[in-house]
Amino acid sequence: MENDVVGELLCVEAELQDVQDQINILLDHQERLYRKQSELKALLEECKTSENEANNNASIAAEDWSGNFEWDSRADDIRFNVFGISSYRANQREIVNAVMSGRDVLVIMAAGGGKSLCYQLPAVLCNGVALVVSPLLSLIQDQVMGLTALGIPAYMLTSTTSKEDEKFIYKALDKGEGEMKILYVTPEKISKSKRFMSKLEKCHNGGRLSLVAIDEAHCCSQWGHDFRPDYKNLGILKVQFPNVPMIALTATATYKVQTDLMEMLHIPKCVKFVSTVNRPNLFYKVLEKSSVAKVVIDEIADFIRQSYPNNESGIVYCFSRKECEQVAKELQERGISADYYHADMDVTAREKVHLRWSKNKLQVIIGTVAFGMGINKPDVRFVIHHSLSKSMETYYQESGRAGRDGLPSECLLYFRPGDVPRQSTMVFYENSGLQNLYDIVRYCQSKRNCRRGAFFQHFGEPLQDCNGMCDNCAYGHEIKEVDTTYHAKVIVSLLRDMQDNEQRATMLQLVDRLKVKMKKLGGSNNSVPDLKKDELEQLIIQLILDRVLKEEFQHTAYATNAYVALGPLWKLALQGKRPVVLEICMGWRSNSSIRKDARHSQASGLEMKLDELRKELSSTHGGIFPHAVLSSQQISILSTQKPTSIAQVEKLIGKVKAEKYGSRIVDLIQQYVKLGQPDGDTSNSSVAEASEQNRANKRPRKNKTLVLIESSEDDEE
Ligand SMILES: Nc1ncnc2c1ncn2[C@@H]1O[C@H](COP(=O)(O)OP(=O)(O)OP(=O)(O)O)[C@@H](O)[C@H]1O
Ligand SMILES: [Mg+2]
Repeated sequence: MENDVVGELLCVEAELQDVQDQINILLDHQERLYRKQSELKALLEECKTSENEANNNASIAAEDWSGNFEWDSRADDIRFNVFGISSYRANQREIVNAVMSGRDVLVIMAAGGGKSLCYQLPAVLCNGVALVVSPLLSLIQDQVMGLTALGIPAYMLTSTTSKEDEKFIYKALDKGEGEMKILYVTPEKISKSKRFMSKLEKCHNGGRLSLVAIDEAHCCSQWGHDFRPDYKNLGILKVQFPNVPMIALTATATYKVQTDLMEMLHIPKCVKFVSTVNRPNLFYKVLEKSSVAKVVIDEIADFIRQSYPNNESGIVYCFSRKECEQVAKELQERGISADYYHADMDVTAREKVHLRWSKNKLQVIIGTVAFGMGINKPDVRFVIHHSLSKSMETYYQESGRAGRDGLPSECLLYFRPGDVPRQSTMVFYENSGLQNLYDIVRYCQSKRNCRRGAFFQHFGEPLQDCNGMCDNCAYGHEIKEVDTTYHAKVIVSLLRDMQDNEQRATMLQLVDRLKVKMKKLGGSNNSVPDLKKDELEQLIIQLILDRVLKEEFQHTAYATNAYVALGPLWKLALQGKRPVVLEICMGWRSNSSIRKDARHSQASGLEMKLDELRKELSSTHGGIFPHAVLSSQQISILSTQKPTSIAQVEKLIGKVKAEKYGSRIVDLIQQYVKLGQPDGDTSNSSVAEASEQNRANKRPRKNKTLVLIESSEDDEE
């Protein structure tokens, strides 16, 4: 009797799980339809607006944000001479113009796209004070330090502000005394400090509040990944100051978040600028992860040593805190300057690691997902995922911390099927958690499709050319297709037998049993290819993605275990009605004629000298970050142009930086040129070439450059 009840209970539970799976699929579908519905509604709205505008020529002209405006020449002057930025990136100019025209603006721009300039430039151009709301103290500190170094009067009102500064800030708000162009606050100031709000009110009443910027605006939305309750109260700003232009900025692309935050910030008529999610300078690559932990670490250490020998910054993301510490220790043992960062450390220790890394005193941070939003470092050259992320969206964000300065950078992901259950036990209870995980697993398993294409598809954007900037497009894999229909059938029948006997198996256990069973069945049968352990794991994952199998979860007192069970389509596999083909990777394609590599040319001798100089200047100029003294791009321009006077430096990096650092830069370049030409050769480029040649000789491996190079067998990763 008891057995019957247990049996029936199991059946009901299995059925419930099936129903849950179907609900999840439907919820996903619903989400997609909602998104489409909102898009279509917005389109309709746009059609109506443009119809209205067609009857009103004046407003059409006003919406042309790339046209000419009265502030054009002043904007160009400040952009170049103060910010040291030689040309606008996509949408920046238009956004500045819309804000300057007094409109509310919503900016969706990928990480590193250059959102800060979109409110900082108008802030400097306008009279009065710009208020910027930003979620993290570290981000605020970075920005204020950077702006101060450029000579822009920027302040912050946070828990760390001294009494003296606070007094100055309140006076500036209250009476317009002292010079203050930009004021950064955390959202708590708006929602909790009545004193601050009343001073802001006075600033506004005196006509001195120029604009309000909400950075990382996705924090408003519960659908965003970093929801901050205090961001919900920011709607008050538009209510109190309806005529002050508001600019909300985020890198989060989902439509739901966009509409949500427009509503919450009360900016329904804002001008929206949506830039592509594409990060053309990032090279995406997935690597097979060995089941031997040390092998993976060796590979990572070799990669860093050989590809980034000049202390270029990187991040390694790990699954758990323990893993972070372990990986950091092992990389240190292999001579890499690395340290870990996770949520279990106290705040001071965490900040210390972050600061050492930001100042280029530490090369690699090994972090969990906790190492996230506060990262403002523009010159991160590589992001390595030691294990897969939980969704395409998280992977996009985490890998996107590479190359925010627009220079070539690499995103590597180490994948092995065995890591899937580790993630699935963490996400299965989240809405669409498993679906999201399986999307990134598909990305990892894919050996043919463009990695970039997967992002476009995920974010619902039309495809763009990858330009050879992912492993599949650049060199492709040598793939062997193996018919595994029979194996799939055996897996299903094995699981059915186990289920009948009330047994369960994790993926590892299933593989072990399968090996034994295949041996028994196969024996002398040559037509059934023998699969290795990791290939069987790969097949099981593929069957889970195809819904022939599914994962089931059980809590114990200590953990949640993932088991492999029969999925909704198991019968098809048992009947062998659908061929199951496994793609096995045999290595990179050796005959591909074109190969592109993400790495930019190794730094020349002069670039390295300029890098040392910016480090020195950063500490003598109030401890600002080296990248705030000179960006990597500026170093590269200076080292190719080799200016010989401050006036020439000014033409390359703008007035403010030239005045501050010009004489040191000129001295260094002159010294370098002199020392580099003992034989009296006056050609500057030959010095750099000679020095480059020297360095190349010392390098343990081939020199990788951002050019198309012919493929050869020994040029593999
Ligand atoms: N037009 C430009 N030309 C060259 N560099 C630029 C330009 N605009 C911005 N940058 C640089 O790009 C880097 C990233 O800019 P910024 O911090 O504004 O990015 P973001 O869009 O706010 O990214 P995130 O979403 O990660 O905060 C900075 O180092 C900035 O100086
Ligand atoms: Mg930003």
